[in-house]
Amino acid sequence: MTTPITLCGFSLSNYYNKVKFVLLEKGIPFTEETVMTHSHEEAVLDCTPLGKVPFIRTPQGALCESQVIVDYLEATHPAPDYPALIPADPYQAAKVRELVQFIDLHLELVARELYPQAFFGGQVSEGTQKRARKLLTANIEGFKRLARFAPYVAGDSFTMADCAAWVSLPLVAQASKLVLGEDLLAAGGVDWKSYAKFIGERPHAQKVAADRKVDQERIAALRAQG
Ligand SMILES: N[C@@H](CCC(=O)N[C@@H](CS)C(=O)NCC(=O)O)C(=O)O
Repeated sequence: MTTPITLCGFSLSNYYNKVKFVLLEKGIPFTEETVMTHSHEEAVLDCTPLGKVPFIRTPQGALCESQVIVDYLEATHPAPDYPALIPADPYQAAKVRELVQFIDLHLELVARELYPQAFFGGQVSEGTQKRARKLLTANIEGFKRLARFAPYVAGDSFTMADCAAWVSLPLVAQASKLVLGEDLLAAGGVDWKSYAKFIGERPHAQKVAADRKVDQERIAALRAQG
């Protein structure tokens, strides 16, 4: 099934890039529409009630939440016509989704508490830092029990879990390093740099990274203008 998909958000967002990476890897045609967060426009809130990105527009309506979108794309664009980003076996498929949920919920969402200070020039309280350090340290240990890195995060095949891991693990590492003074992923024994480099060699990862760089430079130029 070929559906015209519009991906809405912006390319500095890791969750936007997770969905974009999936679209590119599956070879699904799509267009991009820049939508910023914290919108109060009714038309945006109708698509993404919390104003978060990404969301997509489909012929049937909008969808938000990156993993819901990824699962929709997988269901509407199945193998053999499109590359499968999840095993056919239900248990193995659930194991891949388990890993995605772990990355999104137990690593990225916890590290996100540190982003205001790590990336946006703000401050986070000592209490928040302490809580993030404690949770991340424990959750990274848990992640290591699930992740395979053999060589892909879920095992010997490229899956949607790589799309989640590749966009978010570097942020977890950078935010902890910048705010807590220690890259907790590396300290926990996760060689995320080698993994990010390996996945980053894929042409579609390079496209995602190049588009992100353009946006980063555009925003830096705007800031420099004051
Ligand atoms: N669970 C959501 C998270 C999306 C998310 O947090 N997006 C960020 C940008 S990377 C955002 O919109 N932040 C603005 C906000 O939280 O209000 C998903 O998987 O799509």
